[in-house]
Amino acid sequence: MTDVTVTPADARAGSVSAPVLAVRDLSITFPPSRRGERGLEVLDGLDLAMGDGEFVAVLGPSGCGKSTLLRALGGLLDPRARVTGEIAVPRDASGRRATAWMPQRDGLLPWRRALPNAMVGAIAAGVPRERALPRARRLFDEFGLGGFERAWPHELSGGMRQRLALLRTCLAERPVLLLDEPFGGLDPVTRRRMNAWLASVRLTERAADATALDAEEPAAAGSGVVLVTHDIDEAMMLADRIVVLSDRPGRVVHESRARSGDRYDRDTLLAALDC
Ligand SMILES: Nc1ncnc2c1ncn2[C@@H]1O[C@H](COP(=O)(O)OP(=O)(O)OP(=O)(O)O)[C@@H](O)[C@H]1O
Repeated sequence: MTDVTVTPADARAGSVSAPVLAVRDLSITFPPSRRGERGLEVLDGLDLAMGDGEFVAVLGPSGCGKSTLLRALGGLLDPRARVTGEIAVPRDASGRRATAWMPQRDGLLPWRRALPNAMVGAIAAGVPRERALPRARRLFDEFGLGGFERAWPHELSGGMRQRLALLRTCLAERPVLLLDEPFGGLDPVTRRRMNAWLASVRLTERAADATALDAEEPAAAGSGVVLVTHDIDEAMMLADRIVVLSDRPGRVVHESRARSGDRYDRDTLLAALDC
């Protein structure tokens, strides 16, 4: 696999002229678990690109390889996987991937209160405490968690826990956020509320903030969000662009872009999901 930093000259994939992140002809196969079995081909020749400031949703049926794609973007793929094709993600001045990954399960530490739990994201990413702490306090208010800084995780509702997990991801100050079904474990009503909230906090701007904050180590150009989901309404509510994957092995079967004032055509997306 070639893993390179994107430059505008690399722009090729899809309809994005100067992608911040690009995947080209990506195929991923997991090795057989027993002798005599064939390996599991999960992605097959997938192309994907994300423009600067874009929120891209990757929609597809269960098991088509969405999480595998996100892990590959974040450099978190099972090392036994056989990977061909190219993944180009932005990197900071020290060569680290400029991505932060939020898994479906919140992963909050039960023995830490909410604020120290959130700070784990910053500490793990090497963000200085004196910079992360004031930002954390500000984001607690913006994320509707003001006043809960000293709460234990078990004292928070499911929606609050997910917002805290997202806040922790934002504190890592990586300009590309990779979100894996962030509200997948919530009941439908709370999930819808969380989506409305997420649409209102303009997450792509939060990600861009991270680039600005990182100005001493000028990173990677560009920012954005990649969300994987199998919820068509979530994708339509949040994304600037929706990429639909086929059943496994996943490949792109459809792409729709929301232009200002326009809405997505739900029937077209449903038809693509049925392919
Ligand atoms: N480390 C691994 N080793 C072997 N197989 C794996 C590994 N990780 C994932 N798989 C398999 O790859 C396939 C795709 O998994 P993945 O989690 O990427 O799908 P998904 O589209 O995110 O599914 P869902 O929407 O249900 O979360 C599944 O069949 C899964 O069992």
